[in-house]
Amino acid sequence: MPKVLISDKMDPRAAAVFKERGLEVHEKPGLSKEELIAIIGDYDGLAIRSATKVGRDILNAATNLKVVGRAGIGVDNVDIPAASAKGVVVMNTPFGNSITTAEHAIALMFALARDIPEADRSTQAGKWEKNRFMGVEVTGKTLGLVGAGNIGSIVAERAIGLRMKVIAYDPFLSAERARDLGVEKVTLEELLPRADFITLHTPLTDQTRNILSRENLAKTKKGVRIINCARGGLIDEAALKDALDSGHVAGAALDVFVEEPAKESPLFGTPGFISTPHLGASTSEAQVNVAIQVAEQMSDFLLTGAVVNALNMPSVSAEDAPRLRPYMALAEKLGSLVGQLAHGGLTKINIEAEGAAAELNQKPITGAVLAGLMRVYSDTVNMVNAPFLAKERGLDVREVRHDREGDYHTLVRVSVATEDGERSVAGTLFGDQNPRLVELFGIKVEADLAGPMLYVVNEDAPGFIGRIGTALGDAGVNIGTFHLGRRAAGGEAVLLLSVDTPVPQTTLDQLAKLPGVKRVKALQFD
Ligand SMILES: NC(=O)c1ccc[n+]([C@@H]2O[C@H](COP(=O)([O-])OP(=O)(O)OC[C@H]3O[C@@H](n4cnc5c(N)ncnc54)[C@H](O)[C@@H]3O)[C@@H](O)[C@H]2O)c1
Ligand SMILES: O=C(O)[C@H](O)COP(=O)(O)O
Repeated sequence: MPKVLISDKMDPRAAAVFKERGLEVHEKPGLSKEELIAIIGDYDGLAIRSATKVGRDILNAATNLKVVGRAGIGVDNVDIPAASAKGVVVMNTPFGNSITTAEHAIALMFALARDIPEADRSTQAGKWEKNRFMGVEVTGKTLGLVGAGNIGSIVAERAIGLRMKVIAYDPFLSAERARDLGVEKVTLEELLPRADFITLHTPLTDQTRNILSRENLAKTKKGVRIINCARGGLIDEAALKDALDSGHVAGAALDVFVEEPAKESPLFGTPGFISTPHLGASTSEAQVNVAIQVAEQMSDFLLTGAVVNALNMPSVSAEDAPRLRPYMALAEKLGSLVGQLAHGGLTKINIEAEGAAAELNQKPITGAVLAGLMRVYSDTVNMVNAPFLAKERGLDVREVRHDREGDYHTLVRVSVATEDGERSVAGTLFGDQNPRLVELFGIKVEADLAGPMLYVVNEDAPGFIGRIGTALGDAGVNIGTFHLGRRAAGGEAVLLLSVDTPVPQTTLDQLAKLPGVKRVKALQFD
């Protein structure tokens, strides 16, 4: 039974879903890094929010880990390249808390417009300073949206409902989407001087880090009010402090900080500054949404192989997972065969799907071929890290679909460019379930690729099969199945034998010396 650790404070419905699905679940929020390293090796899944930092050190200790599930959106607390290299799927819940976070941005905009936190403090201190607080209306004002993805779009809709004019800077926002949203698409240079309020809704990347830099803050309209419910690091905090002190920026509301938890900051206590402790996603509705969703996604993956909302792997729907499973087994065997038979120096690989196979999502099939191929070099390779490793090694991977059926109703063909020219193997599924090799380097054979096997290429000649049988018999190796194919009578022939025990090296050397033998190779399949 797969085991899951919940290492951050999460709605109890996450644990309930894991249990209902038959998984063993342990809830241990607030572990130190050392404590997490000590126990992570026991778990197949790790469910987190933003507090747990899943870095290389945690991943190195996570010897059984298959999936990290983020109950929320931002995954900057997970080292995704390191997870991919270890073959760990990273998934998030990209929509579960979007409305809640958009509402928090709107709440902070109103809090800034009417100075509500300071007015509250003053009133509760018994001061009744009615003349001190003079706010501004949002109606008719321009809201500058930086980032118009899921949350930015919801903020835009709400702001338009408040009769604001919304301008948006997002390099990936199409003109059509901008029109549908009712926003004006602008450049950052245009947005900065025009906006009365600026709200940030981008991830933190090399391009967005310090997007409100000292220089850009200076370009904003005097009296601008700024909201950040996205990620710390989008604003230069020291420059913001100076801009608030000088009065150029009238107000700023931060939910997120460069350093979190933000226990101290030069911004604290600055007039016009308000803050919340990363509460963007903190409503009961959003937390129930993301908890249930992450637990369902992780359970589906661990129990059925279905992949949804993964950041480092193609999606496989729960409906497709059972259909794809036998194809992945076939693809892995074909990849392994090619990997074991290649003389090294692979530069190109073509993965073709024909007939029924062409109707399926090809990415998982490609991942499985590459995993089989690369496992020959490293036994830590799986479907998740294989495409990354292939890219790292400069392997040119191509996928081709043929809707037409050939001799088989479904076929997967793997072709590689080797030092000896292009070589291809192909396989089908018997009864839609059982993987079978049907073609080996242009020669028709029919074989089950399983356990220890022996591969021999020779000149087709009488008496050869007898000599092979005798050599194996002398070595005490029992033959299970025997598959033979040839290009033409007297031409090149291929022998593929399944054997009960691996063939000893001395016997392989002896076979290689038999007249007419061109190549002998021991193979091993799972
Ligand atoms: N405060 C919180 O508790 C909280 C809660 C949820 C999400 N978030 C954060 O909010 C942010 C937005 O989340 P989302 O779900 O809308 O993400 P999203 O991926 O749907 O949208 C992000 C948008 O940013 C745009 N973008 C990327 N690079 C840009 C650039 N250089 N300039 C301008 N725009 C750029 C993208 O095109 C995209 O449209 C994320 O950082 C997420 O982690 C914070
Ligand atoms: O990216 C997110 O989903 C938010 O930052 C929420 O983070 P949290 O789960 O720690 O509240």
